[in-house]
Amino acid sequence: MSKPAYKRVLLKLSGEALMGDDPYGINRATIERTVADVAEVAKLGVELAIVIGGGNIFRGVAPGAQGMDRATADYMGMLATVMNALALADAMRHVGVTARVMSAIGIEQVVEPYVRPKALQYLEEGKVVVFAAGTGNPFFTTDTAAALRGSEMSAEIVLKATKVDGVYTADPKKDPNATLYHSISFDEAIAKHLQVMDATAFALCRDQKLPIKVFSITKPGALMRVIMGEDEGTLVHV
Ligand SMILES: Nc1ncnc2c1ncn2[C@@H]1O[C@H](COP(=O)(O)OP(=O)(O)O)[C@@H](O)[C@H]1O
Ligand SMILES: O=c1ccn([C@@H]2O[C@H](COP(=O)(O)OP(=O)(O)O)[C@@H](O)[C@H]2O)c(=O)[nH]1
Repeated sequence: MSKPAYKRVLLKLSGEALMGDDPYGINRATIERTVADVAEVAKLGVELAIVIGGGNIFRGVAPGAQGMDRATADYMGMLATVMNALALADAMRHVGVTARVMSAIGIEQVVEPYVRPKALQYLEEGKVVVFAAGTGNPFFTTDTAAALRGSEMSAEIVLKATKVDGVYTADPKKDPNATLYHSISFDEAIAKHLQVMDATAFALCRDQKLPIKVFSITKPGALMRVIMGEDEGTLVHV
């Protein structure tokens, strides 16, 4: 059997990966499907760090957050990622994968704080580390947290699992004529203002020479194909 293309990866899962077709929240069948894919990769021996988003929960409270101070709303968003992280780690436990949740904001009674050497130790022990609360700062995104933690963990690549199957010339949800890139440089993605990831995340990965692979979270087998180094999604490179 062929070997995985990577030893250590940072997987960015959007909150969407837990939501399914529901308007918001966590959908049982969807989280189980996502976790089954993740477990398959972990069982191959690939060291797996995960940054989880919070959009699925935040969407549910967003109407109430209207007119709210931006930083306060962002802290709510970060807390949403903590809930997702707990759900994700628990679902992994059900399929025999040991996961540890680490939070970027102090919430010790619930999850342990992010401590870089400890996270590295967990990875070396074969545990999946789920990074919660993004970067711990308002005005950032979980994509930027993925770039940051990916750099800190010396991951070989950031895998962005999202709603679309790669980076397009324009937002494929708005422009039916948009075409898919097989690969694209960071400079081009930033210059063309491609919105699939925010510019802060792109710039950090570019500076750290940390490539990103953008692929679909809903396409069956896509994560495994990416892990095996097969042709899937879009590579964003230096
Ligand atoms: N050039 C582009 N290529 C691909 N997707 C794009 C592009 N521009 C905008 N998008 C949109 O970006 C979305 C992914 O970004 P985002 O909403 O931040 O995802 P996530 O919630 O997975 O972090 C896609 O659903 C897509 O509609
Ligand atoms: O470092 C961070 C990461 C996230 N957030 C907040 O948390 C929300 C949820 O994260 P994101 O939108 O990136 O989740 P996703 O779209 O991937 O589900 C964001 O809207 C922000 O309000 C933040 O303030 N700082």
